[in-house]
Amino acid sequence: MTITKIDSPEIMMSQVSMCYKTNSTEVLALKEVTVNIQKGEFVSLLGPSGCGKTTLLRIMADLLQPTSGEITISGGTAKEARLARKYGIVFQSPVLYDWRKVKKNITLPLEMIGLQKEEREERAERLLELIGLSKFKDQYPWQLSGGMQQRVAIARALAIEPEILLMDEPFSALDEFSRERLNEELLSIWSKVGSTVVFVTHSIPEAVFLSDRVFVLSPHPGRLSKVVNIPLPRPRREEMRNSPEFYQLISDIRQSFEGV
Ligand SMILES: Nc1ncnc2c1ncn2[C@@H]1O[C@H](COP(=O)(O)OP(=O)(O)OP(=O)(O)O)[C@@H](O)[C@H]1O
Repeated sequence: MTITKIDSPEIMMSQVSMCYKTNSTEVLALKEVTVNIQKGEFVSLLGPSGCGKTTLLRIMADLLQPTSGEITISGGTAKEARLARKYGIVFQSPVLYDWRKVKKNITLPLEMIGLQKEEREERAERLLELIGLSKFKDQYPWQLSGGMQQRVAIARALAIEPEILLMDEPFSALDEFSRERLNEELLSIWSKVGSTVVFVTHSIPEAVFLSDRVFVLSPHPGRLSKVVNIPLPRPRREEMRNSPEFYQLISDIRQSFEGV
C-alpha cells in the first residue's frame, strides 16, 4: 500500500467574518472567507480599496480577532504563532527608528529576543547583503530613499527568520520603476529564505508577477470571489512582464472584477 503524505496548509482560515462595531455603525468588513495557504507559498490578496485585505492580514497576524470563523497557523492558534515569533510583518510605510542606524534597525528585533551580539551582527550583515544595502549600514533611515527604507523594513522583518512573512502593500508608495525592481528583489530574497508570504496589493500586475496564487477579494462585504493559479515559471524576470501569458493572466483577473 502506498501512503501519500499530504501536508496540511500552514495558514487555514475557515468561514472568517469580521464586523467592525462602533456606537452608531456596523461595518461588515469580511464575510465567511475561507483560505488555505501552503508552507512556502507566495500568495497575494488582491482587491479594490476597502474590500478587507488589511483586515484579513491583521487577523492572520493575530492583531485582530475575527467576529466569527476559525484560523489555524501551523496547526495551532494565531496567538501561539505570534508568541512563537512565526510572523514577520512589513507595513505600507516603513516603520523604522530614525535615531538608529540602518544596521541597528535590523538588529533591534534580535536584541528583543536576546540573541548574542555576535549572532545579531552576523545575521544583520547577511541581510544587508541580501537587500544590497551593505554600504549603507551606518547611515540613518532618513538618509535613504523610500525604496531603500522599505528594503530595510523587509530585512528587519526577516531578521527573526519568520516562517510567515505578511506584507501590507509594501511598495504602494513607490514609483513604478522602483516598485518593479523591488518586486524582482523580493522574489530573489524569498527564493533564499523560503518563508510563506502573504502579500496585500491592489495592483493586478504586481500580484501576477509575484504570486503562486492570487486570492481575489470583492467588496461590501469583503468576500473571496476567486482564486487564480499563476503557472508562470520561476525565477521570474522583468522580461516576463511582456509575455502573452502575463497579459492573459492580468486580463483574466481584470474580468473577475467586472460588475463588482
Ligand atoms: N477600525 C475600523 N473600524 C471600523 N471600520 C473599519 C476599521 N478598519 C477597517 N474598517 C472598514 O472595513 C472595511 C475594510 O477595510 P480594510 O482596511 O481591511 O480594507 P482594504 O482592502 O485593506 O483597503 P485599502 O486597500 O484601502 O487599504 C472598510 O470598509 C473599512 O472602512
